[in-house]
Amino acid sequence: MSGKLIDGIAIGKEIREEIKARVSDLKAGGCTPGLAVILVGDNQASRTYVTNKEKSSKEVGMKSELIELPVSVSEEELLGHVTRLNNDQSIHGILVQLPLPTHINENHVISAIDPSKDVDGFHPVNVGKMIIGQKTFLSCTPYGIIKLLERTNTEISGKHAVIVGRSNIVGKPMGQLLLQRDATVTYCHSKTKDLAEFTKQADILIVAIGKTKFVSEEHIKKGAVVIDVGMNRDENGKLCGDVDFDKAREKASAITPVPGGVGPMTITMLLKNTLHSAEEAFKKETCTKQ
Ligand SMILES: Nc1nc2c(c(=O)[nH]1)N[C@@H](CN(C=O)c1ccc(C(=O)N[C@@H](CCC(=O)O)C(=O)O)cc1)CN2
Ligand SMILES: [Mg+2]
Repeated sequence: MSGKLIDGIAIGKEIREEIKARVSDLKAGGCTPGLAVILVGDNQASRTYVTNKEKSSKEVGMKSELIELPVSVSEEELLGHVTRLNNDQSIHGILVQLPLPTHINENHVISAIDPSKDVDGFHPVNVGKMIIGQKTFLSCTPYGIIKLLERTNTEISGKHAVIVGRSNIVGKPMGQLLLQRDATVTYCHSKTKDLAEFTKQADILIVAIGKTKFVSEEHIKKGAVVIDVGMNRDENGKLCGDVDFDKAREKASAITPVPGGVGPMTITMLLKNTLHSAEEAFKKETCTKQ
């Protein structure tokens, strides 16, 4: 058996077309959704993601503002930019690309973003709302994974979902979103003993641990849906996930590739959150004429 490929590029494209149509409607009403992205320092991977975010937001018709700050920027100066963007009515989404240099406290910066513009869904207020099931911005990677599952008609209710990884931006929110959809959720992490004992029970296995080929066929139940969030470089510098794709595919009923699985959905859901924020501003008549 060879599991079906879950194509994040194709599914992301479908959703982006829907977003583009809704942006066009908003613009016809005089409101242009605006996304501001703050990039600190010269981390090459971060720069690539930020460039893709800018390009993708423009492709769906949004306004995009990139604020590039040197690695030496002080926390105070960075917070000043956040405050300015909080007060700018032409900006509906603000994101600060992570990771930040170590002299800056990420929690201070995330908490300074107006929760109504926090299109990453990282602000503690939005995380809290997400956990109690209130409408809010959902963290883009887990939200994208939910969309991948929905659009491939993967049943979630009553299924056992096992998450490998407990980061604040992927693992933790992922489990909550699956729980809300009535999955039975198990969290595993780097200190879990006998990992395979847990992962072999998974109907849906989500791996976000940041280690190349950490999960292979012995961890997977036949017929499981496998979602690989990892983005690592192998010994030849080739991008690869946390799952040994070829071996895992033999056991899985469906699996995401790396690249081309979860990654493209992260940016798609950022656009969806920004659109939603602009639609809310339009309803409140606070979206300025462009
Ligand atoms: N403020 C944020 N910072 C970070 C986030 C985030 O959601 N918000 N997530 C990651 C990085 N990230 C977006 O920022 C991101 C990572 C990967 C991709 C992606 O499309 N990956 C492609 C492969 C790209 C390549 O070839 O290098 C794929 O998987 O197909 C998009 C976004 C950490 N920081
Ligand atoms: Mg991917």
